[in-house]
Amino acid sequence: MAKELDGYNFEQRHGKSRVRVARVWQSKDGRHSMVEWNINISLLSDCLASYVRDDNSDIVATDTMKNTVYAKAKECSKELSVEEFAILLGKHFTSYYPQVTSAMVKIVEKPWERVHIDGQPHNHGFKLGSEKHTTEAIVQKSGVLQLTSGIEGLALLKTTKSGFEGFIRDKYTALPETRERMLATEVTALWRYPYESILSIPQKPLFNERYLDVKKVLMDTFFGPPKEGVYSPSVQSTLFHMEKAVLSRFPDISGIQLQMPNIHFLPINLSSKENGTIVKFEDDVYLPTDEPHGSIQAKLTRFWSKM
Ligand SMILES: O=c1[nH]c(=O)c2[nH]c(=O)[nH]c2[nH]1
Repeated sequence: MAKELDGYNFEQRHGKSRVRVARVWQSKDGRHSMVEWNINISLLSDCLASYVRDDNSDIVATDTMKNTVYAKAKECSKELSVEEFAILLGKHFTSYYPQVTSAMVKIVEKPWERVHIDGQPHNHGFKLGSEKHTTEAIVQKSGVLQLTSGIEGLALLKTTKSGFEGFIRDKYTALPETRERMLATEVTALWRYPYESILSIPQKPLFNERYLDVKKVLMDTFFGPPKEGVYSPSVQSTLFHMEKAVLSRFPDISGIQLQMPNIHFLPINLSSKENGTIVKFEDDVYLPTDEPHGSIQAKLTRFWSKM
């Protein structure tokens, strides 16, 4: 939304970042559920005067945005997903303020999971898991919607059934070809839902279920069956199969993007002049590293998708 200003193009937006909120719901039978969210709000709004004429009369204060998060969390009497809350906030900002034309709301959910004690789900006890459920809703005043969800920090590793062969060899190449290596990554996934308007969101959206389904399909494809696994000829190939599995399984996902760093575990071979071989690598002792790492990413979308 660039505006011409003094012979230049000018674009602006403002919002509040890292608004943290936790919400607890208590049911009559004494069972509590809870979420913890980290929220980023960014508004496209007509407040040019604040930039050029020192006139703040059209500004929604970012402090007000923060308070709105707490007020809306309070109003949510039933447990809801990050997607639903992001859409709810986006709808609010674009419908409540004439100046606001578009709202971008990103949420990262902290992975609190109910604990089990003696095999029983605890009524009010939670522990922190690892990977995070994310979302981004972009809501326009007209009701036009762009909705993506994602996973952050899904760390996966397999100790075999991975190799890398046949790549370009030149005078700088030192990497040996192999059909036996460790494969480790930390998946960041982002997928797009096909709903193009807030009116087309299903009555009972199952975003949390879909998040778990997508995670399962990604992991099943990465690892293969429990006994024999599945051979990965490259991170690239595995990534592509993971994306394709998600799109073929879920018609309500229009595109998916994966980022999969190749986190290297280096073979350890040690020898010295006086002792000869100290440690000979036999697919057993590795040096775990986190940098440098390979970085592989790709996006797979249906032909009609706008992702
Ligand atoms: O799966 C891989 N893909 C690469 O592109 C690559 N490059 C590299 O050095 N090792 C690997 N492994």
